[in-house]
Amino acid sequence: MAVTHPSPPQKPTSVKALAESPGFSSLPSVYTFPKHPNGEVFSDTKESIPTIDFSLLTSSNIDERSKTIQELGKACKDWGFFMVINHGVPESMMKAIIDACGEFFELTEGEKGEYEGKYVLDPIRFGTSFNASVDKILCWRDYLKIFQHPEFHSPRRPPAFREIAREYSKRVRQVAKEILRGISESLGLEDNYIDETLDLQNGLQVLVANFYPPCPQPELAMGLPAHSDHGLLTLLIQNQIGGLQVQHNGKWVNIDPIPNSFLANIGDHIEILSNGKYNSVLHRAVVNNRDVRISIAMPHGPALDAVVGPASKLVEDERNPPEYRAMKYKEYLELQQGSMLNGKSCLDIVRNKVI
Ligand SMILES: O=C(O)CCC(=O)C(=O)O
Ligand SMILES: [Fe+2]
Repeated sequence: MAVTHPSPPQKPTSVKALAESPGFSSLPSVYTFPKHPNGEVFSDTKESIPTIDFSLLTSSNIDERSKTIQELGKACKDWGFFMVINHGVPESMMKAIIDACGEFFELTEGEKGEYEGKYVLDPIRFGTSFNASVDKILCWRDYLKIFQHPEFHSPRRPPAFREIAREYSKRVRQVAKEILRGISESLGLEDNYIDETLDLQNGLQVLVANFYPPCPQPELAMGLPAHSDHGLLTLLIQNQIGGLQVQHNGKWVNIDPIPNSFLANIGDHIEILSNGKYNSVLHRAVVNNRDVRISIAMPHGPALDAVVGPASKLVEDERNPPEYRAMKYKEYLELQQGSMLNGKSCLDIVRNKVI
């Protein structure tokens, strides 16, 4: 009987499959980024990102809470990134979701391929690079993106994924909601301003699992190139393998993983809402040649139908004209996720031109 062999795929379906292919030892040119991260400017001082104690943010002691809100405002202004400690999400739950995502990436290429999404708003999407259909240079990264809210979705495998993700997302959403309440207050707005104006009851929450296998030439590749996040607030955990770099005062800073904490960063929609008082921050993920790195980023955004512009209270007088025009979050998301990742360029679409 004649055996037909399927022709080999043009592009590998995942960097994991590529990295594990027999004899694989040098990086294909399509993964070579022109800018070598070590060739760029790194911060020489041992700067460390701010830490926010979540238990103080939610404290019934008014002084403690208002001091923490001030610290939060300063962290958003100076860094756009901060660590969150004492958040109450059990460490075992954080480990369980990282393990469950790791198990998902261990499924066969065929099983994962079932979730190969075409449209950026598909509720479950497995893929490689950032947007492999338009990326000219591919990122050394596989991903799984799952919408968790307002509607919960989960892949069928691994079997435990659904319950772990449901519980984890719910807990993280509560943490995000409290931080956004604090950010609202720190901007001089009502504490429920963001919640109500952007309809967070129906807010978008996505679980973005990033898988970076060991790379034979890590200095040539990039896990995720410099970008800002589209939403309001992202909360990230990782498997204790470093790789995240954040831009601070024009220089790159390596962020070391700290166990049992969230790494939080504000996204483009806080920049828009705050009329540029707080800026979303460039960050990127570099890769290494030893260990698999897994990170789970959870962006929290407005409701997809919410139209977001600067808060009216922050653009009241002519000294503070609106720097951004209002746009539906869904439209912004389609634009950002459907293009090549290019720094903060998506914000230019809504930025009012200085005349
Ligand atoms: O892997 C990381 O540390 C960064 C991930 C990230 O920036 C993202 O998913 O938006
Ligand atoms: Fe990001």
